[in-house]
Amino acid sequence: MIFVSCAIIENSNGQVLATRRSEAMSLPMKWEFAGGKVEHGETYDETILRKIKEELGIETKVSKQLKVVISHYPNFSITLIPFICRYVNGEILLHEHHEFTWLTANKLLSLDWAAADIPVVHQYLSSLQI
Ligand SMILES: Nc1nc2c([nH]c(=O)n2[C@@H]2O[C@H](COP(=O)(O)OP(=O)(O)OP(=O)(O)O)[C@@H](O)[C@H]2O)c(=O)[nH]1
Repeated sequence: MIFVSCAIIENSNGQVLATRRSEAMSLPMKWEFAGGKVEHGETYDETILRKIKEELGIETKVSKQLKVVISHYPNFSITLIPFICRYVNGEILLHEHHEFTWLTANKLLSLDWAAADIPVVHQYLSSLQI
């Protein structure tokens, strides 16, 4: 089981950031939320802020943690710890991903997500309908 923090980053135009894994990464070309594996001695929110800086080079603030999602891929299992984050500043420079897009919540389900992210997208969409 790997523990992975991921971020649903919202901007001030009501859009959310999705990043696409590269061909060289595991789950090639799948869309995901920025993030990565939790390192020893790190809290989940420390992981997410570190990974956003490393992968995208932008500054964000954590607004809220969503429920963890456990998923099983053919060769590994993952506990995904999703956070809603607010974009603060900086220009996105991709260090690992193939591409990124900002899209409104109603378009999120049109992307070809990593399987573990689909319940996260549904959870996020439900959280908006309060
Ligand atoms: N970052 C991220 N990883 C995800 C998501 N959904 C999902 O299934 N994963 C999987 O979780 C794993 C996280 O690995 P990663 O490669 O992003 O993490 P990392 O940068 O810390 O690892 P590394 O330093 O070994 O490269 C990958 O196998 C990835 O496919 C997601 O939304 N965000």
